[in-house]
Amino acid sequence: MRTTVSAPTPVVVAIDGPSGTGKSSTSKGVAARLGMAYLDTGAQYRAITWWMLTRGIDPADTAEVAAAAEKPEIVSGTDPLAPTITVDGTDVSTPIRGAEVTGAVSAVSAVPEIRARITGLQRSIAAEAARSGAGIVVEGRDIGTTVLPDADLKIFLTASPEVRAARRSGELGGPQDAARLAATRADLVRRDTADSSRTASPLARAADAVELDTADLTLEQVIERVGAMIEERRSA
Ligand SMILES: Nc1ncnc2c1ncn2[C@@H]1O[C@H](COP(=O)(O)OP(=O)(O)OP(=O)(O)O)[C@@H](O)[C@H]1O
Ligand SMILES: Nc1ccn([C@H]2C[C@H](O)[C@@H](COP(=O)(O)O)O2)c(=O)n1
Repeated sequence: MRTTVSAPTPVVVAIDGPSGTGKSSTSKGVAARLGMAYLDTGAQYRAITWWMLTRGIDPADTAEVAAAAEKPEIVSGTDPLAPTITVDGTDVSTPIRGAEVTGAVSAVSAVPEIRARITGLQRSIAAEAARSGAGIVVEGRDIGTTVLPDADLKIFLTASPEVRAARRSGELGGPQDAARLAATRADLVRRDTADSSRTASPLARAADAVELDTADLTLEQVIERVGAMIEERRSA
């Protein structure tokens, strides 16, 4: 007797939320567990910001940033166990996490021409993952509202600035004194305010997104809850 194992129904998942809510950790964990692709859209915006900075382009010069929007070649690897990001063939996974890029990325990502270019990349990657595999988990700020409005499942992660700052501060390492925590919190709030108040595709919760406060949940609990929601969509 032959038994055929059918491929899982491809599911496209959008996970949005402010900085430090656990989008990347949750998305990678769920995608790896369910055999899905993973896309870190923040890394794409960080990568194009890195390119601008290394070319001496002022992130505040929106005209020059816009004029260069199509220039860098940005390639994302979607393996949740080993995601990659290259700019013109160079692995930039480390420099894009630095303070200079973190301080400039909100300004660059507010430029409409930058968003149009990166959104096109994101949609192509998601479409390919839906066509050829089990689907994809795409995490960012505007995935459920703008990039993939027809996603099969939309989730918006939240947590208080205090919780998010403690997590980010813990991630950055070093002494966890009150001053450092306050500085980390201030930087998160600065970036979230910029990301949610910009005109072009701001950070926002889609009306049909499931909101999940992660403050009192472990990462494993969040992964389990999100995974269960995806399994429901697969069997629907
Ligand atoms: N539910 C949780 N409980 C405790 N720690 C968590 C939880 N979720 C994530 N973390 C930790 O918080 C830190 C930030 O998580 P992560 O990078 O996934 O957040 P993010 O929303 O993607 O942030 P950003 O948008 O700035 O990239 C990491 O050290 C991660 O391990
Ligand atoms: N879909 C997205 C993802 C990210 N951004 C911008 C805004 C963020 O502050 C920045 C870095 O993202 P992170 O690495 O912290 O997830 O990139 C955006 O505008 N849209």
